[in-house]
Amino acid sequence: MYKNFTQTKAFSGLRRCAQRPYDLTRKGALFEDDRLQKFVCRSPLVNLHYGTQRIDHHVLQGLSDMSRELELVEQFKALRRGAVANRIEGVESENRQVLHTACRDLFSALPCHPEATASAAGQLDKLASFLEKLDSGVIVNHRQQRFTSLVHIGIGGSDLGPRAVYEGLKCYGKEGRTVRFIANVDPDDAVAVLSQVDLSTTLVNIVSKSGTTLETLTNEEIVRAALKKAGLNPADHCIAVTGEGSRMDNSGDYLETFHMYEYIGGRYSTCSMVGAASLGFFLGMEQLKQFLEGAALLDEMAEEERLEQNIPLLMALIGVWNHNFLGCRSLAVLPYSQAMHRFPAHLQQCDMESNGKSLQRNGQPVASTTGPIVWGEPGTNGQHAFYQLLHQGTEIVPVEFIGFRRSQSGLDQTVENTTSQEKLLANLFAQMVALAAGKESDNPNRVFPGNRPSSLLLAQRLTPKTMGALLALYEAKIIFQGFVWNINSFDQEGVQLGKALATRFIAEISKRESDPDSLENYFLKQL
Ligand SMILES: O=P(O)(O)OC[C@H]1O[C@](O)(CO)[C@@H](O)[C@@H]1O
Repeated sequence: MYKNFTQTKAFSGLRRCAQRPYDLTRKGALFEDDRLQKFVCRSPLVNLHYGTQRIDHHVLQGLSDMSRELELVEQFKALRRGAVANRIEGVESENRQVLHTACRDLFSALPCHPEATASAAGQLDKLASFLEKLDSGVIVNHRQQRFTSLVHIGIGGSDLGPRAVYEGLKCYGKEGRTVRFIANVDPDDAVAVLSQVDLSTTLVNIVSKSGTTLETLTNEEIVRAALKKAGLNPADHCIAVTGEGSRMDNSGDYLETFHMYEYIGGRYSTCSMVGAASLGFFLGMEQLKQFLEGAALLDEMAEEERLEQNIPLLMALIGVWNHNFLGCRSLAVLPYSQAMHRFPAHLQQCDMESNGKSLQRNGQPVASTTGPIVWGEPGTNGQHAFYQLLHQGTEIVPVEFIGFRRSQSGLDQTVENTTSQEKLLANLFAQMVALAAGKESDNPNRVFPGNRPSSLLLAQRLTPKTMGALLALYEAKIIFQGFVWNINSFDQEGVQLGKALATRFIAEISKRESDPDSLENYFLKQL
């Protein structure tokens, strides 16, 4: 079936290039041949600037040849059209289609997978009519008051993407509406959120694809108990998003139930009802659709054959170049936007749960290292924290910067002739140049070695549409990298062992007195 990248003809040429990668520290290297202007991939919503990567035209050609040999774009097209991409040959595996893209394929006359898109559209219609009933006061609390807040309960893919998008778009919410999130089984998480809301005007959205996740079910019970204690009927406040037929799919327990489908993986589910229900409550249907449209535009771009016109493919292959050819094991995603502060956390799951794999799709061990360690924090905060290591540490960490020309609110102040947004962008560009070019010094402690690669995703402003585009862009990037390594990016067997052991431990300790010291002794005996 499919090869991995080490089996391509392009591989050896790229290996040769990697012995002498483009030297960004050479005098004039950053400006040579207008590379900062030329190494840009433009799209209506976001541009990718990659002139500060250690690549030249030979490397780009090699990556493009590799992409063609591996049929990366064809594989992506097949996935959108219903290929059973979630499988591993010769071993028991999930054997599922991967159709999260169908949830936003709503804007073309010919969706790639009409049936899955029709199901997604059906759920969106159901959501629209539910939201309309909230807006018009058909659904109200027992005192005829409108619901103004929502508590979203879920974990992993049922939390991280929706939360990152909510935080990113917080300034676009409908007046008076808020969303809060409970994920952790740490009781303090629920306590903190419950202390901030008036339960009588709060909807609770319980989100679990499987309907069996320990943290979510526990938090649901805690919130139901709090509702009852406040004299409220949980069935009048709780809604659910779950897989059709799951253990949570009991309409009697909820005011409304929305479905997501087996062919949508948790970490790719933000555009399904998993994200749409809470985001729709907050943003309203119109802005929710703009978010979906942004994502759809990037899905379309990911089908572009020409590497230099396909941002997710370019980012995927530059990532492989840094990781597998230049030996960089980690990747920092650094948004210069406070609103994007949870986006790196979402990407940690999306990337590491997808590509932290050791088996190829043919059942053989992988031929190279696979997914990098992904982490990040917003700039400029990070500059005053971990950038020391980025500039002078022994580990070379490629960076994906994300920036916006304008602030979200448009409210800004000029202090000493520059606005805060200008200061923010100046810092971003300064970091790119400093990482790439470095600096010589007579004082060895002040030497910046440079040649630390970075790219920049630059957009006009963080809007619902741009947010959708960035989300889909990274999803496609991660999927392309999985194809390059020939791994299954859509299962997560690696989380099962810990879950099974925790379930066993919980069953054991449920028989004992709940005294923290006896718990500790119990665990120590298990080790
Ligand atoms: O939506 P669910 O079924 O509650 O699962 C939550 C998360 O748990 C995981 O299965 C990992 O434990 C993720 O893949 C998933 O996003």
